[in-house]
Amino acid sequence: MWLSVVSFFLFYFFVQSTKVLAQESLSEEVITEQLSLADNSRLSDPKKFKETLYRLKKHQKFFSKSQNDFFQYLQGYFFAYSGEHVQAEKTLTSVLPSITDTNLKFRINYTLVNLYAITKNWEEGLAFIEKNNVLIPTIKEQKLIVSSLLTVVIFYSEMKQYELTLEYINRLKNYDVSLSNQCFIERFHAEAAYNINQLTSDNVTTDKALSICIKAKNKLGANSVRLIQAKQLFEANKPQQVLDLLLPHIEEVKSTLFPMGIAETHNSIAQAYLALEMLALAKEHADLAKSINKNNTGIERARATYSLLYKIAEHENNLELAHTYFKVFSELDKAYVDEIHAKHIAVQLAQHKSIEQKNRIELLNETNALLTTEQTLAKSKITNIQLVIVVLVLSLIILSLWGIRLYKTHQVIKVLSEYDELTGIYNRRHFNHVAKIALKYCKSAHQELSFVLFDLDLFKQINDTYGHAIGDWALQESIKVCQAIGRKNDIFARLGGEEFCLVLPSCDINAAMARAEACRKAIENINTEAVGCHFTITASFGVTDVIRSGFDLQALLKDADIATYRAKNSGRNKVCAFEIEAPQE
Ligand SMILES: Nc1nc2c(ncn2[C@@H]2O[C@H](COP(=O)(O)OP(=O)(O)OP(=O)(O)O)[C@@H](O)[C@H]2O)c(=O)[nH]1
Repeated sequence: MWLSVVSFFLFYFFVQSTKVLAQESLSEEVITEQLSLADNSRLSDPKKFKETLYRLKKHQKFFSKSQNDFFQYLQGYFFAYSGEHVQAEKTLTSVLPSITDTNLKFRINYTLVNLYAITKNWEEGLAFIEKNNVLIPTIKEQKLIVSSLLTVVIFYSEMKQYELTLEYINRLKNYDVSLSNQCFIERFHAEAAYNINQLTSDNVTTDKALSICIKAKNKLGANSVRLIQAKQLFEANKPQQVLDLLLPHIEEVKSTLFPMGIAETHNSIAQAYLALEMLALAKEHADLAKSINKNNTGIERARATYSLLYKIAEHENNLELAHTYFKVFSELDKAYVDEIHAKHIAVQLAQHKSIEQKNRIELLNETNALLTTEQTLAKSKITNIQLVIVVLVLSLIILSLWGIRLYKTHQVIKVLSEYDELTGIYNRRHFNHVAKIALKYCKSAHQELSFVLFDLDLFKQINDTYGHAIGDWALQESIKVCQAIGRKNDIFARLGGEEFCLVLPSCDINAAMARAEACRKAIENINTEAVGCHFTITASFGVTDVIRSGFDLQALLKDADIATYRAKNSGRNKVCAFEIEAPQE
């Protein structure tokens, strides 16, 4: 949920303890003492931490190897804290290979996990989590283990891997943690449980988290928990209660100076006012969120703000403004979906790597066994050539089997990175690739090509009323019925959320309109009784072709999107063609 929380966590780490030396000395003991004081002042007094580092640097040539390693760690940490991410990564990774002190290695690893969460380098972060998992049994200091596990909790929460977040929260239960850390743990627990639908409506989990955070005087943590409670209240259709929950704390939230938390609070308040049709107040809070979002509060938050802004403008009948906001929203929505895919693919790749490593170890074990057999044969002077041939053939078979296994694993990864997991059609990334190939081919072969873009109508209501599982079923069913009336060589992709695109090579606008109309009817006729519900699924379609929009992928998508928006605006469940505006006389 909050990229922000990572930076806050980092900040929190920097806010505890100590005094810095008044005098400078070159003796080994004093250097060790200064290093340890710098380490302690990291959290309580960043300014002194910086000064001590600066002073120590002047004496670097007198450092022993282990003192120098520790100094490098502190410097890397300082770069990370100051936002110099590239320098931080360079410093920390360059010192790692030569370190023999396991505790220090462990600390550097989880500092890197933290850094990779901030820089969204998911693959590297996962690799370092794995490294620390291997080291944990050798670490005696519980404090270090707690810090590492907390970092992983935040990392997985950022990746939206909520089951893994909960797994690490459970591991933390074996350790003594401070009240402030308890607030972190309970807040992430509530968030993960909410996201995998494990929060009960009796508020036990969120109330517990809230009271711990209040006790720990952690305003940021308390506000995060209230935002989760607000989401639950929205789901129960209680916007007035959302206002009652959030408005009394708005000044407290602002006093945290934490842009992400403030923007998200304004979003929730604006959403509540919108639901109560109090448009002026909704607009005031959405505009506040919009201005705070300029501080780079993340795609997810900005996307929510623009979704609110276009809906407010729509309610105010200001269609031109609604359209402008909708365009920004749809761009952010696409970026958001891409971000989710990137996280998803990083997890898949990490799993793939661990399978591959396991395969390699198995092969080595098998090859070792064969070599031992060969040696035994030589020692006992059994020179039976047939046996050697058998051994060689066996090696070949094992190598081939391993090759096949590796090939299959690669195939699985290929499918995962090209297809949308839920609907089985192309994902946006792969769509861009194949659509460009189709456009190139049709252009050189002077063939027509049409784009049909469609977006399920009021899909949020379906989710809100019948739950996410039925929402997923509706998405899958809609794709199934459209595929049933399609041709084999049409390109069909999920562009994000409930937005889909059909690319129809060799199809003119009339054929594409007919195809869109057939899909529209097929979706409308889906029988929802099959899943024990009673509602109608509809979608709005926008169609364009290369004659109207040219052979440029972005232009085709943009024009089809404009036509879809027109279909939405003219009452939904419609098919509209993109119309080129007549030149002004
Ligand atoms: N169940 C489910 N919901 C999804 C998925 N992807 C996106 N959504 C939801 O789709 C909804 C889209 O809602 P909105 O963008 O408000 O659009 P809408 O409700 O369809 O309204 P209109 O566009 O005006 O027809 C959001 O609530 C998303 O959470 C998914 O994979 N599964």
